[in-house]
Amino acid sequence: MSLFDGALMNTELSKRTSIFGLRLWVVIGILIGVFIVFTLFLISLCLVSRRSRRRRRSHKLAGALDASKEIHTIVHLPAAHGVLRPPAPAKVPEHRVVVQCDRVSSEESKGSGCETTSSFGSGSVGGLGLGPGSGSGSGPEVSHLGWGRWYTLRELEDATGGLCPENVVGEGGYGIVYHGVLTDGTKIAVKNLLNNKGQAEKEFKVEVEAIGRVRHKNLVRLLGYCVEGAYRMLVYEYVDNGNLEQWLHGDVGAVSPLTWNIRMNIILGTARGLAYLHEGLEPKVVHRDVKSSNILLDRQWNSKVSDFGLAKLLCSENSYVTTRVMGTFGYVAPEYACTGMLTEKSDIYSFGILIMEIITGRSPVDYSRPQGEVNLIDWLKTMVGNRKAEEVVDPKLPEMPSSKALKRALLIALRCVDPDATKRPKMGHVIHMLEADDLLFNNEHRTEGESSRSHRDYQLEHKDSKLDKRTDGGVIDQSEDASSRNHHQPTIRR
Ligand SMILES: Nc1ncnc2c1ncn2[C@@H]1O[C@H](COP(=O)(O)OP(=O)(O)OP(=O)(O)O)[C@@H](O)[C@H]1O
Repeated sequence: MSLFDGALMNTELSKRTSIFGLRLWVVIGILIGVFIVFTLFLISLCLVSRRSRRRRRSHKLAGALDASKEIHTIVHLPAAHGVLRPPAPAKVPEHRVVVQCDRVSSEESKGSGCETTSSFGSGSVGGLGLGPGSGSGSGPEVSHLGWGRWYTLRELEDATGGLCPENVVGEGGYGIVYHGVLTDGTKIAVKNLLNNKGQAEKEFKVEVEAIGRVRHKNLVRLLGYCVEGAYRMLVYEYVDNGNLEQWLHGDVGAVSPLTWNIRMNIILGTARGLAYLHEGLEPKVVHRDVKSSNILLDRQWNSKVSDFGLAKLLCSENSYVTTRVMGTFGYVAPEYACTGMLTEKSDIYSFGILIMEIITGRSPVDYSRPQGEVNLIDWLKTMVGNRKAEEVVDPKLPEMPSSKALKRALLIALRCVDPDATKRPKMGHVIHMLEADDLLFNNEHRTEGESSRSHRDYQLEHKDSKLDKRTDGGVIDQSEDASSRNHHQPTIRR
């Protein structure tokens, strides 16, 4: 380019344009700048979409967990005896409570240290006969935990039809539960944990440690687990008649199949399972999430407490301050919710709420009810205080219980939810009181032909309830059986 051309270009570039009177070179500069920014934007857009595509692919490989979000509870049960099937779960909103607590306790380390001192120790799961080395297939073969069975992913996929949606039994806070059948015909429930959340993996370890060694007829038995790649699964015995929440709040028609007798048996079985956790193990186990959906039922209506995902081993005699309060809204004991202070008395509180739920057929918190009835415990205390105890009974109950049996059950429930945790009875004591009630009920049942009595007859007959109001809103039964006062710690039955 000649000197002349250069000077010409300079003059041309310096000319003002019609765009805000900017010089031509400024406009060209701006255009180049915009072009560069636009190109960079396109490149970053490409990178982001490629990464998300890759992530989606890895999610699929990790167990079709995305799809699981859309799967709500589906009850898939083999037809047994061609009779009752557990109803689909009611649409009662339930909220897991996870509250951060300021207090980080030095006892936490004490608690975890205890876990190794369990008297159930490092032996294999009794009766299973499956210790280290029992795994099969190409996966890891030895359970480092020294108990139970390490299942391969292949085995569990074969058992559950490749974790297919048709085999989904339900979905909880930590994962999806599938029904499966092992090659030897054993029915299992496989809980596929949502391991993409750090929380679930942690719960998995806690659960494996805590339940693996525990066996009781009223506790759902953990048969083993699977840790392979991204998978974390727990394998349980399959309990084939749904959960209590479904039977209490699901669509069962006008009359519930849960008679008073069955309900009391469910309460007693649950109490026995919890008593074993609290008083039959060293270190003791606090369940931390006692609620109706965690009470599974078999075809004979025997109850089995499930979901020890929140369980934590405790040192005997020690309370425990956790950094997180976990449980389900409506069931959590006030002291635990407020301070994170965890003892077995928190389970007793939740158990008291559960008894109320079983008697009334109402959820612990139900916003669809009129004001004053939303909170089950408050409503029940008011009703009992107003001598209307008989009106709290589940209207779907096929027959009314005797006045004494009802009052006894209510009394136990109210004692369990005493605001003062130290005043709540131990689970062994609860069993003692319930067993006395059991006798009472059976005797009355024989003599009075109770099942034929209607709600109305009952109400007329028992207007003068002897339940008296206590200052804290609880009640005391003046006709309390002396046997429950002279309480001896019962032997825990296994
Ligand atoms: N061993 C089992 N046998 C049969 N069904 C089971 C078994 N374990 C769990 N279920 C069912 O699977 C569903 C999900 O259970 P899960 O324990 O994961 O959650 P949840 O108790 O409903 O809720 P959360 O996670 O808040 O405790 C429930 O309907 C429960 O009845």
